[in-house]
Order: sequence, then C-alpha cells, then structure tokens
Amino acid sequence: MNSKEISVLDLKNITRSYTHGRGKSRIEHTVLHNLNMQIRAGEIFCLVGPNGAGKTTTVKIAGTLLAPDSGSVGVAGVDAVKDPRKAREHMALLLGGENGFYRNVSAYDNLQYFADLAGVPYVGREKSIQDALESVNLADKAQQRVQTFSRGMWQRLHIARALINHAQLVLLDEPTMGLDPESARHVRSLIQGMQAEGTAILMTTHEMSEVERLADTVAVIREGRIIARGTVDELATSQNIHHMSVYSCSSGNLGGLCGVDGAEDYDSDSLYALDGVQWYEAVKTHGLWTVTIAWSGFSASSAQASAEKTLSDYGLQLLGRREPSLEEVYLSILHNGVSNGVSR
Ligand SMILES: Nc1ncnc2c1ncn2[C@@H]1O[C@H](COP(=O)(O)OP(=O)(O)OP(=O)(O)O)[C@@H](O)[C@H]1O
Repeated sequence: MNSKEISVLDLKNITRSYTHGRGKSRIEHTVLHNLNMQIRAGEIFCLVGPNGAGKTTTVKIAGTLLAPDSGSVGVAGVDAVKDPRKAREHMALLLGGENGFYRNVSAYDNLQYFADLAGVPYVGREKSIQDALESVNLADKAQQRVQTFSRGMWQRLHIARALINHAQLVLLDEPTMGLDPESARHVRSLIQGMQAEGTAILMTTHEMSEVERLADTVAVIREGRIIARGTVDELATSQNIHHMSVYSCSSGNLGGLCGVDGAEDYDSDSLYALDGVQWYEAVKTHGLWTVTIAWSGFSASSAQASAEKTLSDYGLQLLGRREPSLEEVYLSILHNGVSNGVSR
C-alpha cells in the first residue's frame, strides 16, 4: 500500500457529550454523533461549520485532550484512547490563543523542552531548533520570553514546535484567527510546507478563502454531524447551483417585499416561490439593497424569463451573473444539505 493511502488520523464512530448542571437539573448534551474522519499523509483536511458545531471538540479528541464517550481514535497506527501519551509523540497540536508554552521562558528554551519531551535526539537538536525558528521567522526572537510575543508569533512558535518533532499529524484550530493578512499568509505557507513534507493536517477555520487555497478535503459539520465531505469542486457540484445572480434595488422596502423599511423584515416566501431560487440573501447598505440569488436551474426554458420579470417588477435590477464562491456553496450546504451525497 502506498504510504499516502494510510490514515495518519482515523476517527471512527466518535460520540461525545457534555453535561450541564447537577442532580435533577443535570442535562446531557451530545455534541458529536458517530463522527468518522480519516486523514492521509500529506493531506490537508479542513473542518468547517457554524459556531458550536463541534469543530474544537473534534480537534481536542484527535489531540487526546478529551476522551470520546465511544468510538476509536487512531494516530499513526496508535490507539490514542488507550495510549494517549504514545499518540502524542506523533502529533503537534495548535489550539489557538496564547497557551501551550511556558510564558516566562524564552522561545528557544520552550522549544528545547518540547523537543526533549518529543524524544528528538540530542545530537542535532540545537540545529533543528535553530532551523525551525528560522523557517517561522523567529530566529531573532529566540531568546525573548514568550509572554512578550504577539498572537502571530505564538502561532508561528507552535508551528516551529511541530517542525522540530517532525510530527506526522498536525492539528490546527483556527490557525490564522486574528492574524494580519501578511502573517496569515505566512502561516498558510508554513502549513503547505508541512503538507509537502508528508504531514497530515487537520485544521478548522471560518475563512472559506483559506479552505479554497489549502484544502484537499473539506468536511462541513453541523450540530455534531458531518453533513458534507469532499474536495472543494465536489462540494460545489453537490449543490447543483446553476449560477449566482446579483441585483440591486433602490426601493427602501425592497419593492414591497419588506413590510417595514428594515433589513430583518423582508418576506422571504415571495422570492422562494420563484422557479429556480435555491436560496438568497438580501443586504441593505446606505439605503440600497443588494440581493444575491443562487439559482438551481429552471424547470423550463421560459421559467428564467418569467422569474427575471417578477424580480424586475419588484424593482430588482440585474447587475450580473457569476459562479458561486466556496462561501456560497457552504451556505447552500447549510441551507439545503447535500443533494448528491458527496462523501468519501
Ligand atoms: N467544556 C464544555 N462544557 C460544556 N459544553 C461544552 C464544552 N465545550 C464545548 N461545549 C459545547 O459543545 C458544543 C461544540 O463546541 P465546540 O467548541 O466544539 O464548537 P466549534 O464548532 O469549535 O465552535 P466555534 O466555531 O464557535 O469555535 C457547543 O454547544 C459548546 O457549547
């Protein structure tokens, strides 16, 4: 078997609940339901989903910080539930935020400590720490205490730690959150560098442009269940969006679709009644509405003309048509589910 085919991370039938309250008011809330996920060497797997969907919980379970209630976690062939310590030798975990290092200690000494923990051989250790610090542009900050680091520097130091122990699996929870565009770009290029070395990467993000750039596989999680999975192209195809069209409307009440002059108050049923409308979004800025409609195709060739005529009667002027972005595909998945069941 080709080494790229072997799963470095193998989550099988993972279920996890949290409990709230005590005694009679104790409530159990299941946040992951029979979750399955396999990630191969050299694969970037992006987990996306709304707030509270279960992304961080998944990363924590993969990273052995949380145990699943049921199911199995395999990391580089190690049973991570039975032997979390051994599994951790194969992985690096970046949970975001400023934790995971000794704040009062220099970047260099932190890396030396973690290299020691990871069993990096003494001979050559100094060089590999220096090399890792150079690759993440922190060589000149090596002797600085980590508590003085900015968020971007913390993120890069976490990646340096992953580089030193040549982790087979890297888990990244929102690795570019809060970073300026240049730092985010740098972190993305470091992620791609690790991928090129054959590292399996699980990352969560809310940045769809990041997913478009990095992901080999995308999974959309909602309420603890993976509802779609595939390449970016497969997900786009699964939504069967024929095209997107964008309209403007200067009428304050959206051509009468709004009862009151307010963005929250438009009558969604009228637009959904039109043949071919899969979903739409209406946004009002400086008194001007912009309406974006995802069309799923039309039942008859005359239907498009009829729908456009109705929109024009509402005062909506067509600005143009285009392909859907990944963000729109994602919104479509959350709205409709998956029409042709993309998964692998
Ligand atoms: N320690 C905890 N105790 C109780 N409930 C928790 C705990 N951690 C998470 N949850 C709940 O589990 C669910 C999933 O949370 P999780 O942090 O995994 O979501 P997420 O997809 O990472 O969200 P976000 O995009 O906001 O980071 C949420 O309903 C959350 O409130």
